[in-house]
Amino acid sequence: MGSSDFSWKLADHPKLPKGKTVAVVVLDGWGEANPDEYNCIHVAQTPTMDSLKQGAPERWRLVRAHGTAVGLPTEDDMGNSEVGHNALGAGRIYAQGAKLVDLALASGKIYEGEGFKYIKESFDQGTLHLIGLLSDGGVHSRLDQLQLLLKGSSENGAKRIRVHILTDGRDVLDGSSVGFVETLESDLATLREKGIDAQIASGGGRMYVTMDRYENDWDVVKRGWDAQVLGEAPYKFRSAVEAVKKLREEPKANDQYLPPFVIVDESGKAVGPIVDGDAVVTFNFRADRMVMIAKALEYEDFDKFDRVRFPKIRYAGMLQYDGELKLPSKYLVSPPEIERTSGEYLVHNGVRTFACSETVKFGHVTFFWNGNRSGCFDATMEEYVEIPSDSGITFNVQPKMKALEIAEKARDAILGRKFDQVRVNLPNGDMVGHTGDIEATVVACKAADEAVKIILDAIQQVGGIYVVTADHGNAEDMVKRNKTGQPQLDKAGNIQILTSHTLQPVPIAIGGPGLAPGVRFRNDVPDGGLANVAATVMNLHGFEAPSDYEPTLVEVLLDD
Ligand SMILES: O=C(O)[C@H](O)COP(=O)(O)O
Ligand SMILES: [Mn+2]
Ligand SMILES: [Mn+2]
Repeated sequence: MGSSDFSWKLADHPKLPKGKTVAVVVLDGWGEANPDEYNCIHVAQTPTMDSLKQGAPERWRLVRAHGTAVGLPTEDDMGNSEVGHNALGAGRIYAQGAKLVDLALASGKIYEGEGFKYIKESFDQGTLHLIGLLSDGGVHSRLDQLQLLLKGSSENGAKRIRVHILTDGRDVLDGSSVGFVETLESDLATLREKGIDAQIASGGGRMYVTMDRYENDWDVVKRGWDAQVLGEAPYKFRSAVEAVKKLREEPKANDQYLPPFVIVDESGKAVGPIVDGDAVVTFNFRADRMVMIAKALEYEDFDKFDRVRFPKIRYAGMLQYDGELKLPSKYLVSPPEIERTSGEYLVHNGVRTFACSETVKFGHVTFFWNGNRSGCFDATMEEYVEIPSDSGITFNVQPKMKALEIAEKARDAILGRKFDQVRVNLPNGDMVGHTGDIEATVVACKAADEAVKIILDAIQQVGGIYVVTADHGNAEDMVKRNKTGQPQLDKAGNIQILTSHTLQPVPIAIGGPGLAPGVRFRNDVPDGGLANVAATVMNLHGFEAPSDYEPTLVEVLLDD
């Protein structure tokens, strides 16, 4: 599209009216799967979601939420919140971070870019530190990318490398951390044989160390800082394999929440604190859980915790994590250029928007929805409300989370009639699903369903429209399965609890008294995915979607 003929103005939809309040509800981690005892959505009482399904097929269907439908490299990639909400909000499918990093590594272009050239200037005198999530989950990072980056960095002049690992157990099976650390250790040993001084320097579980998001709990980032930068942690080990094995022996220990540790030499000295003159790369491609550490590493002015030392380093992210803040300023791979999102269009066309979730998912319906951009487009037209999440707990302890509070805020926004779109994310199925606690996840699903009812009741009262969907699966399948779909037992004959997301499709339902009578789902978009939702929502606001958006899921059968 030439810039001269570009306009934010959307064409009127030929058949659908404007001015209806549209509630857009995203159930986080709510997929569709066969009903069995490990499907917590099936086990839970979910009368509201069940009733929506009974409107099928005119007003309920499934959409794809994983793999290439959301810009991930392969169909084996499960969906996730970042790519899911990006697709929902942007209405188009972008090659996402995982894919862009793959391409940059495969072509070698990563080493020719500004970001790598910048950190490379430290290689002669300083150490290269790589900080990130160690797993093959493919949601925030991937082990094979780290392996390539290690190899490529050493071939491009890095002589001393320290890796600061964050164990996963959330996008991959709990307990898998040991194997990933062993693999990394063997890669580092190969580098050492080639004369590179390469070691793991520190570690900790991703949910307890470093990878907080949306400023829910800065202590998480501080624990990481202390270990990675200051070389201080409550646990000291001579090797990371030993560290992870030992720390996992604690009762209730799991990969997600391992305490911070540092690796020390024979004299007890940390092997890899970050000091002046070093280079640092955060190797996660996904944004949300890297923004806080990026601020700590980059901002001169910083008051979130006492950094004690603020070393003069050359820092680059794998990607730029926040396009609005331009954070970090240096990065190895350019992020997807997600522009002209539906939120921005709708604001330009007079649609007043209210968005709400609790802290742990707040950025999903704002930052991710708007193409990894923080802040409103137009504060006079939009209100974003964040309900503080509980912090310092795992969500199986409080599985209802803030679903009720989110629903009440949405209800008030709908009934107040000041907004045309009221958009929420209900986190329960996902956040509790990630704990692997089946009983608690059932409670979580029920709570999310009750929240949907409150919002739908409000829509009923104002004669509005609802769109209820999800960003990817999680709570609908809590067990690792074999190819035939049966639970896959481990060597001891036990089921293996699945804490991660899934490859399942997710439901989308439309309805409400404001929905024009002839509106129904088309049946000529059988492979529809999350990216088709934006055009659908624009239609329900009375607009045609831009021509380059993925097609709408709805058609209007009757003329009025
Ligand atoms: O960051 C997380 O919590 C998980 O890795 C992915 O969950 P999300 O994509 O639903 O946020
Ligand atoms: Mn999600
Ligand atoms: Mn999740």
